[in-house]
Amino acid sequence: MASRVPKVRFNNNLECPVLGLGTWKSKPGEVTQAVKDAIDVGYRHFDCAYVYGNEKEVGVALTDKINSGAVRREDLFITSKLWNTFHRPDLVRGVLNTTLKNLNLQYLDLYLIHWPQAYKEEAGSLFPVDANGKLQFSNVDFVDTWKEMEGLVRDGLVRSIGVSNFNRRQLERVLQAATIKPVTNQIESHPYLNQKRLKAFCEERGIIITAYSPLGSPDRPWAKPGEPLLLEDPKLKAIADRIGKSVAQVLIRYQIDRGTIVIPKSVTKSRIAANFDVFDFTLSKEDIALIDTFDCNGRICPESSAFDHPDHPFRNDEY
Ligand SMILES: NC(=O)C1=CN([C@@H]2O[C@H](COP(=O)(O)OP(=O)(O)OC[C@H]3O[C@@H](n4cnc5c(N)ncnc54)[C@H](OP(=O)(O)O)[C@@H]3O)[C@@H](O)[C@H]2O)C=CC1
Ligand SMILES: O=C1CO[C@H](CO)[C@@H](O)[C@@H]1O
Repeated sequence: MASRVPKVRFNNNLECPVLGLGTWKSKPGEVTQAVKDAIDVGYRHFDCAYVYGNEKEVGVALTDKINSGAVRREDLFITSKLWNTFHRPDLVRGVLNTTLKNLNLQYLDLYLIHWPQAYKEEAGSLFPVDANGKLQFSNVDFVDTWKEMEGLVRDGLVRSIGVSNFNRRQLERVLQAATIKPVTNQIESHPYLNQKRLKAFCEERGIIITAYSPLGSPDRPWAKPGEPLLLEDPKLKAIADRIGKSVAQVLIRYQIDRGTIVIPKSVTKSRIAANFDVFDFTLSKEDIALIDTFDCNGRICPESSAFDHPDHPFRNDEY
């Protein structure tokens, strides 16, 4: 079954659909149907992670759709991410194999280092804490992790590799050491945090941005009552009304029209379809420039429990 989703070309010449389905917080009991619904309306790109705890249930949907002939494996683009407790080079391959087994795949299209900072390994927890509840860190250097990621490409286990939540300085270190360049840096991006400088830095080096939490992640577990809701922003609503689209569609199109990949999450059939229905319009240059002015350094995914880790990406550097 053909899909009308456009693709971008990575620096390794492989292609990636510009719009994918996010799966963080998608409950195991909901995500199988969500992925099937998404494939039915044309999604081919799925953003997963070991830490999301639902890769098996995503895999059930992928297997079902491949076996029924609705889609071929080679038409899908599947991303997963190496969690922070597995940065030590000798642990990378094992956890990738678990992800592949969970997703029931022979290879991933893209594997990302989820965060630059490493957490204590082999503590039996993805967020290992001491007796006082303090997150336990590891000092594995992400450059050593990157070297191991390169081996996964050479061995055909993953087609492309990239990073997530890396700042400019951290990317520079990876680029200096890399024999395989990251294809993408997956970072939080939406009108309240448009990441203009990091985006320009990455693009100058052939690294495409993937925008996470593009709708403002209203279901993030740490959301507090009274915090501004991007999806209800009156200025965005005015633009959406003027062009006859929803705010969510404007937020998704904002990313695509700036040349980024975008991965909105939903488990609701009608929203999964509506979020994909964005290929019959574009935003004008003027509207993009106007939305750019809404930036207010409004980060919503700070991973704050690791803030005192020396490799935490948002503690010292401007971008
Ligand atoms: N690399 C990283 O560190 C991170 C990666 N990510 C990735 O990015 C994805 C997207 O980000 P995420 O933080 O989940 O948040 P999003 O910005 O995608 O927002 C998801 C929320 O918006 C709701 N929603 C979806 N579509 C609509 C719509 N059309 N109208 C109204 N509400 C809507 C969803 O509800 P419902 O599901 O109930 O329909 C859900 O509550 C993640 O799922 C994950 O894959 C996210 C954070 C960090
Ligand atoms: O992808 C993500 C979603 O949630 C995780 C748990 O806090 C984050 O660390 C991560 O950025």
